[in-house]
This record gives sequence, C-alpha cells and structure tokens, in this order.
Amino acid sequence: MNIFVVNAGSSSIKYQLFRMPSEKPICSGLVERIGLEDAVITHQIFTGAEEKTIRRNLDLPDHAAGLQEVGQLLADPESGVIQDPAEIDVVGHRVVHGGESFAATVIITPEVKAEIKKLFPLAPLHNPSNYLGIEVAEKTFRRSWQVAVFDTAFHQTLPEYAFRYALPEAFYTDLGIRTYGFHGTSHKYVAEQATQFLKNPEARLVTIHLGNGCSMAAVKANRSLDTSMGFGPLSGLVMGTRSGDIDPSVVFHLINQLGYDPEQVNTLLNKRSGMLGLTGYSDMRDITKAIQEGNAAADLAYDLYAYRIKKYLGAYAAVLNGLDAVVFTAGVGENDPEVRARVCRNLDYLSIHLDEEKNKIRSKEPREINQPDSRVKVLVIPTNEELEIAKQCYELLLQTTESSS
Ligand SMILES: Nc1ncnc2c1ncn2[C@@H]1O[C@H](COP(=O)(O)OP(=O)(O)O)[C@@H](O)[C@H]1O
Ligand SMILES: CC(=O)OP(=O)(O)O
Ligand SMILES: [Mg+2]
Repeated sequence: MNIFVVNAGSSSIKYQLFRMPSEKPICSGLVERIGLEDAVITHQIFTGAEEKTIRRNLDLPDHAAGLQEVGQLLADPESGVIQDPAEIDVVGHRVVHGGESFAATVIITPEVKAEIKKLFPLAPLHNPSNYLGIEVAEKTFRRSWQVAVFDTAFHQTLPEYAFRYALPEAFYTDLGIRTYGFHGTSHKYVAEQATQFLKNPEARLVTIHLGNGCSMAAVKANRSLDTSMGFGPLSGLVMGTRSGDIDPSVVFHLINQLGYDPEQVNTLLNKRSGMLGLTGYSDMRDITKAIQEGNAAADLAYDLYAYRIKKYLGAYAAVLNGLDAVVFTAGVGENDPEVRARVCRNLDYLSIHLDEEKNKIRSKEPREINQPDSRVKVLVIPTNEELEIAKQCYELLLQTTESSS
C-alpha cells in the first residue's frame, strides 16, 4: 500500500511517501515560501542505491499549485517514483485540531471536513491550511482514500480534572472551552518508541517535543495524562515565536491600558513572542551563535526556555507519581545538547543524572544519555510524525477493508 502523508502548514507543505506495511520511505519533500515569488520545492528520493535530491524554484501562488507540482514530481517520467497519482492508495493528512469529535484517525467524509472547518477559530494558524491541503489532495489524488490524523487525538485520554479549566461549566459544555493538547502524533510516537527501548510497557514518561511549537506530555503506559498546550497551541513552554504561559492579566492590560485590539494581541503572543521576542531570533541555531558571541539577552532567553521545561518536568513527575524516563524530541530536542543540559541540571532529587559526554554525541538514532546510576533514564528519540501518520492510516484502512469484505 502506498501512503502519501501531507503536513500542510501556513506557508509550507511537508510530505512523505511510504510503502506499507514495510514502512519504507520512498520519497519526501518540502514546499516552502508558498505565495511568495521565490517558492522552492526540495524533493528527496530514497529508492535507488543513493539518495537523490531535486530542488526546483518556482512561482507557486497557493497550496493548490504546490501540491499539483508535487503530484507531477511523484509521477515524473525521469525521476518519478510512481507512474500515476492513482497509485497512491491513501493520502494521510496531519490535522492539528480535532476538538472533542475525534479521538482517533478517520476517513475524511464531507461531515469530517465540516467538523474540521468548525474548528478553524480554535487553531487559526493550523487548521485552515490543513483543510486546504485536504481539498487540494482530493483533486490531485482523486482515486485515493483521504484520511485525517489529529494532533489532539492522543490527548483525549486526559482525565477531566486535567483537561477542564476553572470556568463556569457552560463554557465547557456549551462552548467546548477546555484543554485539548497538541503534537499528539509526535508524543504518541516517541512514547511508544521509549516503552520499547525501556522494555517497559507501563513506563511513566515525560515526553518533551521542542520544535517551532513546543509541548510536553505526562504519559503512562502510552496514555497521555496531561500536556502543556491547552485550548490552542499557545500555552505552556516558550516556543520559537509563541509566548507559552502568560498571566491573562497581561492581555487585559494590553487591551485596556495600552490600546491593543484583539488581533494585535493575537499577533504579539503567537508570532512576535517566544525566543523571537526575547532575542530577535526564533531559530535555536541563531540563538546558540548569539550566546557564543556574548549576547546576554540570548543567554537569558535560553535559561528561560529551559527553566519552563524544568517546571513542567517537576509538575509531571508529581502527576505520574514518579518517572521512568524523560524523552527529548523534535528539531531542538534532538539536536541541541545545551538545552538538554540546562533542563537536566540540578535534578538530583528526581534521580536525573545526565552524562555530559553522551549528551554531546550527534546521532539520528534513539539513545540514552544519562549516567549509569541515573534511576530516571534520559532519552533522545527522533520523532517521525509522518511515519506515525502512515502507520495509523494503514491500520485504519486494513480494518475498513476487512470489515467491508
Ligand atoms: N542542529 C540544531 N541545533 C539546534 N536547534 C536546531 C538544530 N536543528 C534544528 N533546530 C531547531 O529545530 C527547530 C525546528 O524544529 P522542527 O521539529 O523541525 O519544527 P517544526 O516541525 O515545528 O517546523 C528550528 O527552529 C531550530 O531552532
Ligand atoms: C500544534 C503546533 O504547534 O504545531 P507546530 O509545532 O507544527 O506549529
Ligand atoms: Mg513539527
């Protein structure tokens, strides 16, 4: 079965083609700067003896043009990996917000699309592009099943006392205002990898996803018990451009005393805050460089970033009544030893003892970076949201075709 995974963001589309059930990646790619004059597609092929990379600079006015171009690359007479878009059995879509309607992966129907659309106001940075990705894929891959995998689904196991806010009840029952949690596909994937690595299916884990968006989850026996993002993907950790936790009084102050309108507050907290607001850079590599050049604001921002993670780690150790492992993942979590070092410093009371040398080793493999006497393991596990989406699509299609035959 050929499963094509699409992660449509606001200005980019990430994609990957897998052959299932072997989980073999056939090709992957990234379409960037959609809507700008210098859009670019980077397409990698893994079928031959060597990896091959194709880069194309194009004028791509919108997502539709981007995905059409990808469809052509897939079926290109010279470098293509299929002969016809009809060879794609399933297109699996990352959809960030599934609300309370979706605790599992679903085949996309007009009803499912209507539900995803209803959730636009709850994830304005993500759901509209995910929806657009579905619409475009329906046209580009007419013969394929379209499947939605939701970031929120894995966190549907949170107990009610963890997902409710202390607001009048109707705000939950009538308006759906509660914690949903995000990056669930990544937390699920790395948690499962960690339980296998530890050979302990009951493991109590704190999974720490540090990408552009950042979130943590308290996971026991592969079930999410709490998570740091809430109603939308804004609360919790300090992120690339998002503030994470902030006292809501600040919002009233901005509006009532400083004349901000709601949209300006939204832009401030989602796009101009986090590491970008603190340092002028949202990419950790730029911040690391700035620290090396003696930039004190960058050093402080780094401490603030790590301190917030540490606070949630302590909270989740309490939620789980102890820890078996801490798992770092995603762009920063996998690649930035200094962040891991600052998070794990002075955590002896939790029996977390990082091995500074192992921490510095660069690798794409799951690995343990704690000292031998550390009762709590510290793991780095590369996430693979695309593979997790492909696996879930495959299982769903297998069930669907079995039950209909
Ligand atoms: N070698 C590295 N060292 C430090 N940070 C890195 C490195 N490589 C990537 N990153 C960080 O990873 C972030 C992107 O992570 P990623 O998981 O790809 O995010 P997303 O999927 O949200 O776009 C970048 O903003 C960058 O800060
Ligand atoms: C939900 C979320 O924050 O996703 P991303 O990190 O891809 O922006
Ligand atoms: Mg990501």
